[in-house]
Amino acid sequence: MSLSQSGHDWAAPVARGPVDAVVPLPGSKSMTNRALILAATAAGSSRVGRPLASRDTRLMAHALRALGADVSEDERDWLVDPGERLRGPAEIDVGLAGTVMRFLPPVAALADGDVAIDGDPHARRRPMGPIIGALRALGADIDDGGRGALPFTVRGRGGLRGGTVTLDASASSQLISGLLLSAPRFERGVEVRHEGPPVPSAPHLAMTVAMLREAGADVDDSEPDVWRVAPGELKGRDWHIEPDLSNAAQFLGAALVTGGRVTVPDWPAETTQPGDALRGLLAAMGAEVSLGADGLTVRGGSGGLRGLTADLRDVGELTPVLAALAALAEGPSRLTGIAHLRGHETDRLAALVAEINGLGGDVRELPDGLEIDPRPLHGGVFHTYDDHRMVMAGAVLGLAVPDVRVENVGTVGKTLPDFTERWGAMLATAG
Ligand SMILES: O=C(O)C1=C[C@@H](OP(=O)(O)O)[C@@H](O)[C@H](O)C1
Ligand SMILES: C=C(OP(=O)(O)O)C(=O)O
Repeated sequence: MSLSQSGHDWAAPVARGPVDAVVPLPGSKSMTNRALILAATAAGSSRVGRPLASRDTRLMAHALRALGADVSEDERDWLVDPGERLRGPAEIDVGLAGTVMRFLPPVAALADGDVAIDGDPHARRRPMGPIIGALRALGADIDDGGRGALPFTVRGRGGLRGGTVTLDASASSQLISGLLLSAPRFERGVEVRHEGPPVPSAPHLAMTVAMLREAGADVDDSEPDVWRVAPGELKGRDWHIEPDLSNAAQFLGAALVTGGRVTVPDWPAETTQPGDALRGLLAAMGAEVSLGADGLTVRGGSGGLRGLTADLRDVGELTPVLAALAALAEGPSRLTGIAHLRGHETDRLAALVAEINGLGGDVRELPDGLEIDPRPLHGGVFHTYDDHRMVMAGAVLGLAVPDVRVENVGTVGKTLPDFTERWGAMLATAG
């Protein structure tokens, strides 16, 4: 089955007035793919409740099936039976999914047989060297042709020794999460030590630790930049997947751009998702934000749309949409702490500079971020570089700028397959 993406250009609709919408969102990509890994390596079967069904999560389900797990879908939930043992040989397609390319290789090392792993063309350029090196240090046999990148073959031997390993995870928190998620199955568990510039995406590491603990793992994260996971059996369990709060960014942002109101129901009161930071970030951009029984409601403030100065290291995946909002704001913005975005689906700093400036904007690349001065924008093609969040950024610009054409809109299916329908439904409330 091919889960590759292709798509057509999409005329991003201009908002005819203030939106006034309730926008329910599907499950979190990050939680779904963690739950799938933990379920496939557990001792019993699990139910993943209200998962995200998108390219990234289906790629994970396919990969785990290829290693011998049974992943089936009922109407609302996914059911995972780990099967007798993890087995190769297998060929795994990671697409462009960071969570699959970093979380799956440690599972492959537990399988008995060769597991060949590859992905989309750009996946071969995403940082993988530190996790390949770490897995080798923990006892894995990996043939990567000396590239330190995809494609490579994990020559699984049915188990992994584990132990202590030091790596530089400043390029991606997923390099650590991947090692931790499978570590209960390593003979000696793992002690992962980070050395280097700060690890980005701290909430995603907290999510990894929290979900491991929920599955019954013994995890010690009390020392900065050190994570210890003891060997032990994981429980099969029912996972409840929260709505994807990062995917709320563009919908909530539309309330700000149009001076309207958007509510995302089922917003968790407490969460490890980085998208929760939208509450503070959108408030800093002028929104009125309230969290209540109905969900999270964002209203475009009477003060308009303000520029944003923020360190986004912890919440880097919010950058494309925040940059689009910043390009429409009344004052300048400075977004920092996000050098690692150069290793995301595309070099997001370069892509945002090229595409917003292509519409007449003034965005400048910093060593670790972006400076954005609002300018009057005009229509044109907004290229998306196989990056779902570039589609979302283009849609936000299109709310206020006529004739923005978002190229290859289908690439948004990485995390939100029915994005254009949801966007249209929200805009239908704008009169
Ligand atoms: O672990 C995860 O689920 C993720 C971690 C982050 O990766 P980086 O640390 O590479 O930014 C984030 O950007 C990505 O969308 C999802
Ligand atoms: C960086 C992202 O994805 P990935 O999981 O592929 O790293 C993202 O969703 O913004």
